[in-house]
Amino acid sequence: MFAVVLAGGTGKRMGGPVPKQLLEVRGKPVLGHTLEAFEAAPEVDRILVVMAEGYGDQARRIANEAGVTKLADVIGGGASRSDSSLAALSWIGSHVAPGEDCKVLLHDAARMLVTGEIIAEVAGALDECDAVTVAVPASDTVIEVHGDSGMETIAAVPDRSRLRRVQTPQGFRFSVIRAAYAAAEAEPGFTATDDCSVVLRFLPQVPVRVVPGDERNLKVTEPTDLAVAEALLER
Ligand SMILES: Nc1ccn([C@@H]2O[C@H](COP(=O)(O)OP(=O)(O)OP(=O)(O)O)[C@@H](O)[C@H]2O)c(=O)n1
Ligand SMILES: C[C@](O)(CO)[C@H](O)COP(=O)(O)O
Repeated sequence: MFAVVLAGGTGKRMGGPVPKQLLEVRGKPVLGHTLEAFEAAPEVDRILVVMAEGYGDQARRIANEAGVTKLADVIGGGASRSDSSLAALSWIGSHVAPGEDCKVLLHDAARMLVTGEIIAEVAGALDECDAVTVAVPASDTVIEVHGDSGMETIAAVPDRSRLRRVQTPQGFRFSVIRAAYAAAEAEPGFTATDDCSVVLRFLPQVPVRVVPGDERNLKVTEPTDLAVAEALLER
């Protein structure tokens, strides 16, 4: 099983001079925390890091300092998260034997508090299905809006009991996620904010399993999230 750690973003919402995956939380970079989780997971054989352009050497150094022994490679990311996923899938495709399949986990480097239990849950589900996501129940009421920013009005209030907030890792049989992305490439303009959406859209016959996530598995996105991650680590 490959674990792909997506660290190709530049952290616009976080701000600051370096990508957020390089910021330190309790003395260790966000990326280092994330890599440690996958290094410790017995289900994961190899780890592929997709890093923001120009920071590859730093990613290797962080992996080294985190004691990562499973590092397969550090490759450059793309313009969007999906482009970075695609780069990882191309790399894996050129490193597995023709006709061979494997399992792939795609994970946000920014979810630095991912637990061994979550990784095991996703890996276990992949024994029974070809695509799986982690999600937690929505605790707020979620609305869909229409209209322009500042003049928005509510278009719909979906039934909250059926709403979930998606986390990563998302797990796939490699042949399935590769086929989904190949189809997506043929449709210019298609965008997705996660990888399961690509399967849902282009391989609708493939059920995407949902397994429980954890509120602690937050995505470090805004400066406040760093403080929350720090507080959670202190516990
Ligand atoms: N081109 C991109 C964009 C994002 N990511 C990764 O996908 C994860 C989730 O993305 P996000 O939280 O949006 O990170 P950024 O793109 O860095 O943040 P922002 O959207 O605020 O610029 C992050 O670990 C990020 O590094 C990536 O690999 N390649
Ligand atoms: C994949 C994801 O973490 C699921 O919640 C999320 O969609 C990533 O979004 P981002 O805008 O790339 O942070």
